[in-house]
Amino acid sequence: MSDETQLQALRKRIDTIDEKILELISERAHCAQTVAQVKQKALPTGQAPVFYRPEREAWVLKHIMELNPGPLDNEEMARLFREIMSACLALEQPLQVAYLGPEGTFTQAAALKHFGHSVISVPMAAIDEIFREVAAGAVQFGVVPVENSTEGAINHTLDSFLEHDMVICGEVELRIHHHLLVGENTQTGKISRVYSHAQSLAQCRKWLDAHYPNVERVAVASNAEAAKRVKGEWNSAAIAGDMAAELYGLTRLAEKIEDRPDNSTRFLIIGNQAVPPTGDDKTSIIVSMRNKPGALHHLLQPFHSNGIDLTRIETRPSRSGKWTYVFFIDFCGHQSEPLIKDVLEKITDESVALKVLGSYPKAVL
Ligand SMILES: C=C(O[C@@H]1C=C(C(=O)O)C=C[C@H]1O)C(=O)O
Repeated sequence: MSDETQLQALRKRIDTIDEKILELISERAHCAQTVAQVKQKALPTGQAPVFYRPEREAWVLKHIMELNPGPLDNEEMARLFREIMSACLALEQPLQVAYLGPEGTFTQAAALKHFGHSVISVPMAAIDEIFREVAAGAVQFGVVPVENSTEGAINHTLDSFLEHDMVICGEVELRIHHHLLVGENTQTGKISRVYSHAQSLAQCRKWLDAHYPNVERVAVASNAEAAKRVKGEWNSAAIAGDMAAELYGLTRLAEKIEDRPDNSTRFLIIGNQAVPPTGDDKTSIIVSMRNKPGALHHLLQPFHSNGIDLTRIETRPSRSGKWTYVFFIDFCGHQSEPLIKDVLEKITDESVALKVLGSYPKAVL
């Protein structure tokens, strides 16, 4: 058989497979529509059903990864199913998700990674606004950055949790790659200013010291904003990611300039809906302690004695008194599990106040 005939035969096979995939995706979408009707029917009139089920979505993705026979790797396969589910859910209810804008930020990329591209993503100018939009019910969910592997906690987000009653419904992790971007009018030999978000400038500090030691570093509200500014200037560059580069049509003068190659940011999904357990969950709490010797030890002891895995602990000033602190703690387990309930009760006895921010499935992708 000639190469050309073999190619033709293979393409014919692919066409037949695509037709089958099309039929199956349509059948799946019909099922999702029926699920929506069942959810609606099960409730008394006037009560809004819960269409988005993060615990079920996490299960579907994990199941697919377990069954995946290759040659596509698990992440790639899960990403495809992520998009299929996103489109099916949009048939039930188009979700509105607020993120830290403008368009092209890493927070938008995180929102799309978590919910898929069929959601309506709504840019907000500040982290606090995301909390307010979700609290007001203007959008169903919000996506906020919470910690970066190079630079640590995002304090604005932690402080917003102190001020708003919000439920954490999920987490998503994103590998952060930064590029040095220039516009078509930039004279690359004469760059005297580089714009970016303060976090991104910090994540590329060593690279800037080595390559652009005398260039002014200007912190702006987001790296998408940085990209936007560069478009109209001839002597400046921006540090931003792929989405911003594409959105504003900028050229990459240098790629992946972050100081640490594993630079990642963790984002939280905030909403008003408690999430049932999946068996592989995390819980986030805020605790404020009496200022007495051994307070932190007493707080951590119940986790240790019950073998519970702490994944993060962060301290912030409580704002209700000078030199009093609150602890943000993330740990493995769901608040509905007896062991976790027990630990939370013990901590309540030791603390001034304890607030459970939510239990949610561990990030799958
Ligand atoms: C179909 C459902 O609704 C939504 C869509 C899902 C899907 O397409 O698999 C999964 C969970 C929900 O977010 C469901 O609850 O099962």
